Amino acid sequence: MKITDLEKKIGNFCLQIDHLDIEPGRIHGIIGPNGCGKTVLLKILAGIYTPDSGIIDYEGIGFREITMLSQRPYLMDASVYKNLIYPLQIRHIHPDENKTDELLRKAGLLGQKRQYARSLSSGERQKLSFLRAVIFQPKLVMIDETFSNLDTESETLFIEMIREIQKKEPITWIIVSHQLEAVHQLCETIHYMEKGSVIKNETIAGRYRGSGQREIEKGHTGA
Ligand SMILES: Nc1ncnc2c1ncn2[C@@H]1O[C@H](COP(=O)(O)OP(=O)(O)OP(=O)(O)O)[C@@H](O)[C@H]1O
Repeated sequence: MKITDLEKKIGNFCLQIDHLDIEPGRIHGIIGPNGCGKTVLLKILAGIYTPDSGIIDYEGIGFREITMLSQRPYLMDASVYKNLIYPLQIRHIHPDENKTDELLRKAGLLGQKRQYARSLSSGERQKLSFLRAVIFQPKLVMIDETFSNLDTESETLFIEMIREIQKKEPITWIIVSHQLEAVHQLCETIHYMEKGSVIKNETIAGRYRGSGQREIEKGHTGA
């Protein structure tokens, strides 16, 4: 995905990204201080906000193949299971209950399968929203601070699940997080933002493909 000359003004805030390359099939992290525009950028990429100007080339990814997890996940007033299979239902895909049970078991939610989603804790809600996001095999998943309420064990579990997905059939991930350790553990490219712009990109070359060597590209963004 290629972003060129993107601009969005909201009140006194201005997002201005001259150039950002989101290489497909990789795990990207976005790091930056509070209020620097990380969520605004994700919302633009998800089609929730319309930019004032700029070009976003999704390189073949359709809007129905994009999913965004927000800090406070929206869940339907229905059971955990119904929430989980909803993305499949709207795409007319019949859920394989063995597979869905396996996902719930991995996330420690199998015991709550028939409970109302509203009865879940905030961390459990985040886990359910993650499972629901990956169940329909999207091409782009954007995660906005979804790891913030997870305990260490759950965070590790999600890192492992993301790695497993990448090993089988790599998709593109954009992960916004203040959990710097998790971002550094997981991401292949890290984009640093400040005051509405991307100021630096850091790539760990071949992280899941061999060398693990770190390269820093400065000035690549034109910032
Ligand atoms: N709907 C809105 N109305 C007014 N201002 C907004 C709106 N959405 C975002 N902003 C402003 O845009 C700026 C960037 O917000 P954004 O949520 O993208 O920051 P962030 O980098 O995600 O921060 P954090 O790390 O705190 O989540 C902030 O100053 C925020 O107040």
